[in-house]
Amino acid sequence: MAMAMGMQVGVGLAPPALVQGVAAQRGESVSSLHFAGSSICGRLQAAPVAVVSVRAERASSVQVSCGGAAVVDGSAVTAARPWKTSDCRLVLEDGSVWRGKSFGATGTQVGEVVFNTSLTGYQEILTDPSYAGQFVLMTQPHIGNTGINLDDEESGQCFTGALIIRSLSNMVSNWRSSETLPEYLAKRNVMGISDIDTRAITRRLREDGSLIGVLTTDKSKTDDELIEMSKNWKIVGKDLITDSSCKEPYEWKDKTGGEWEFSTTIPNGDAEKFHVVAYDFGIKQNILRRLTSYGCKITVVPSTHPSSEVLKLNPDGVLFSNGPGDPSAVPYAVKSVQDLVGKIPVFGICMGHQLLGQALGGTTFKMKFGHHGGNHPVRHLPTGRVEISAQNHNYAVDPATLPEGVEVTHVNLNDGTCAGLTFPAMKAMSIQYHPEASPGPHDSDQVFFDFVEMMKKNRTKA
Ligand SMILES: NC(=O)CC[C@H](N)C(=O)O
Repeated sequence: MAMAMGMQVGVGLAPPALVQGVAAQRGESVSSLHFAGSSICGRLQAAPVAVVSVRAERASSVQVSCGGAAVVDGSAVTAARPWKTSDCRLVLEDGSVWRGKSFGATGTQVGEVVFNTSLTGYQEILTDPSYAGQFVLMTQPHIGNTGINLDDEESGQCFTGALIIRSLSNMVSNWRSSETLPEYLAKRNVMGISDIDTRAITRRLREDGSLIGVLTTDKSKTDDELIEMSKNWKIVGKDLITDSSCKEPYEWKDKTGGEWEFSTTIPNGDAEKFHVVAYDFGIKQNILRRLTSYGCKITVVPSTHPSSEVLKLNPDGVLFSNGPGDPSAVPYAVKSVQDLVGKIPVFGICMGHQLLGQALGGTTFKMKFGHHGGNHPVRHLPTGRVEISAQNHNYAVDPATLPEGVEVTHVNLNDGTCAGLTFPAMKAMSIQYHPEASPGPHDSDQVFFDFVEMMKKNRTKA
């Protein structure tokens, strides 16, 4: 349904009312009418002034938008102007220039452009610290329709460098929404560009690999200057985790909220508690919520926290979190993993998995365009079970470089890359993707249970 096109009338569930919307745009057409949970889609003839009158059984509110000039209960409200022409450029290091419309913040930003195939969850993506230094292009063409709510943030800020989309929704419709995507991005100083050919850019990224891009609303800069700027910026070799990590240790206590809990293997309230120290390399909060739901008491520590201090806490296990950028650029983090592995059960997620791979003597490499989305099939080799997983990474561990005793547990079925490891002798396990989802499917939640089982087994032995 083309919600952003033409004139739309939406009627919510409510007592009887006569709903009247007036739209005055020559050439606009009514594309859909919704009321009492059903919708009538049709095309009314364009007229200089269109008057829509709906007698709804249970309606009290109406939103009428005419190509972006919104009228609510007859009074005009501000909305994006569809007639705004392009005022923003995305310039890629391959020399291509893409013109579109800006939303959110204005200015000039540089970052690595990656495409994400998730259908929903733009807010979790924007606040995932693993995206620091990157521009996220959403392949789902229609973005912004569920607005923004404060519960779905994965960290305290937006880390994504910029958001690249095909079509920005003119209307927000979600019971939890408290503001629109453009308002939110403007406040968080994140640039967005819409109305560009995201399919063409995605094909280019798939063929040529991830590209550095510059996004600007600054008219004074020439295309050539921007191309030069993109060519001179590098993401490889940069430590991006130091700025994404917390600065001081803290305790985490929140579980997944009761109404959202989906697992059937969650222990009851009397279950044994396990103390986990979580290294924050840019941690997503849903990892902490899932571990807490599984009965863990968590101390989160900064990326530079000395491993000797972690050992003094005598935890049951250590988590190495996800995080942005190149794992080879943070040797100090690899060293912390090395110090701890073999001494206590450890679990690495995404960046944590790559750091574990390096700590065990393996190497990591940069993939052509990485994995970013909520639809990546992964096979769990010991059982043959296939999980649809949420992924977000540009680097991978080369399993051929790992020492004897390390087993590959999970494989990405799209390209055969290593998606999970275990080293039973060292009480170590890791996953290249995001078992906490947010956004994405919950198929891989089992690994949190497996980590708890590993800690339980180790406690019994001790
Ligand atoms: N999600 C993550 O932890 C990302 C890991 C790493 N920064 C990569 O891009 O591969």
